[in-house]
Amino acid sequence: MTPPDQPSTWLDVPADHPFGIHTLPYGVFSTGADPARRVGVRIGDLVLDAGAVAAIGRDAGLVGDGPDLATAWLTPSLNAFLALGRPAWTVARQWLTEVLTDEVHRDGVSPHLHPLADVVLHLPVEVADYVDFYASEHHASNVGKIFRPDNAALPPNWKHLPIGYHGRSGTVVVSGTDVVRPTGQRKAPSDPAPVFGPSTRLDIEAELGYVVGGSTGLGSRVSVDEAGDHLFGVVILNDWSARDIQAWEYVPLGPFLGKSFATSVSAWVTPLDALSEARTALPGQTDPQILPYLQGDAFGLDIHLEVTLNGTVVSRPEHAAMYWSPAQMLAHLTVNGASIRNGDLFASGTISGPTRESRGSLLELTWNATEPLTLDDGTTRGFLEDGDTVTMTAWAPGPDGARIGVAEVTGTIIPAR
Ligand SMILES: O=C(O)/C=C/C(=O)CC(=O)CC(=O)O
Ligand SMILES: [Ca+2]
Ligand SMILES: [Mg+2]
Repeated sequence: MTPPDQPSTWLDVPADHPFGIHTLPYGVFSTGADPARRVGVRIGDLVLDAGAVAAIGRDAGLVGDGPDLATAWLTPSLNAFLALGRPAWTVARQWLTEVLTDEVHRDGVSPHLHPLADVVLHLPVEVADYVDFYASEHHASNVGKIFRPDNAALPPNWKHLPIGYHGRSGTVVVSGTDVVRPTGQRKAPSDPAPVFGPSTRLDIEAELGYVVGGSTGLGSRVSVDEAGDHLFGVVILNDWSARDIQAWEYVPLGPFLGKSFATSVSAWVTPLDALSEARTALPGQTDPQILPYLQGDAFGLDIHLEVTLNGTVVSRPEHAAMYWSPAQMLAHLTVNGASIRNGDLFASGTISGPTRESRGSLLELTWNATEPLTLDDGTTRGFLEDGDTVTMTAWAPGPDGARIGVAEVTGTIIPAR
């Protein structure tokens, strides 16, 4: 057998494939022959029916004291697996690595591999609670300058706590889902009264979403150092935003209908265990000093995103530049004793860097449509038009120069109803 730190799969997967043996993301799929939704693991351009393989050992009585992965995986979402918690996630990843690297498993596993092109991918998680943070200093400063030009770019609390708002979990959709242009109220400062109609300032926000498991009870907290026990993995998240609806409705309670109509996520969740090489220091939280409950092993993640609009690359945001880390966000989310549920999802907030090329929203890239973008087909954009397709991809450094993929999230705008 290959040494566990240098596994190589018996499958024919190129070494530079972003979904090679070091990634092993989890999703939910079905096939024409078997429409039951169940958990799959991506390897290269194949999908492993993980529960079907785990059931072979379970039904032969070979599971012993280990977690019953087959039962958790033969369900229509990742939630049952998320409920098993960190020790089971570790066992599962070791088991998957074993069955995909040791030749002895080839005959048993091969019948349960499906070409990616032949499966239907579904929302991987039944999203419990959804929170969106605001953790990029560059994004928060840019939006502050655009929306609140008479105030300081950052609000006074920004460097003391990771600001967030509760979003709408029921409208989180899987990559590939069309997005209907939202309708609502808007009122520009010069308008005498609000008007009603389809949004004319439809935007994107390039974010990472963090998927949570290992539920806790009311009154308990998750510290920064304990956060890794609950952070299962990451997706790319597009927080579609109607800037005109948002600008009129958000004072004083924050984003509401301008962001609740659709939030798109990757079909595959890349486990945190695949991102150990991507752990990095935070860019700096010394001025001001942060309170003790936000201190600890608050690792950043070096993940590189790319945003395309109708095939033209419009931005390359860098997650390593985020001021607040996911562990700090989870600590803050629970510091008041709020419980967490299996399937909770929280997002980084828009990932923007210091340069124009690394801004994660059109609002910033076009400075509220005053500096339109020119696409490769010669057309220009301030905000999104009907028929536009936005695709976000991401990767992180892995062992031995491998790339760890975070699966794409894509969506196309269709006209308002
Ligand atoms: O600054 C504001 O008023 C609004 C900010 C946002 O729209 C961003 C939001 O959803 C949080 C984020 O993505 O960073
Ligand atoms: Ca957002
Ligand atoms: Mg949203």
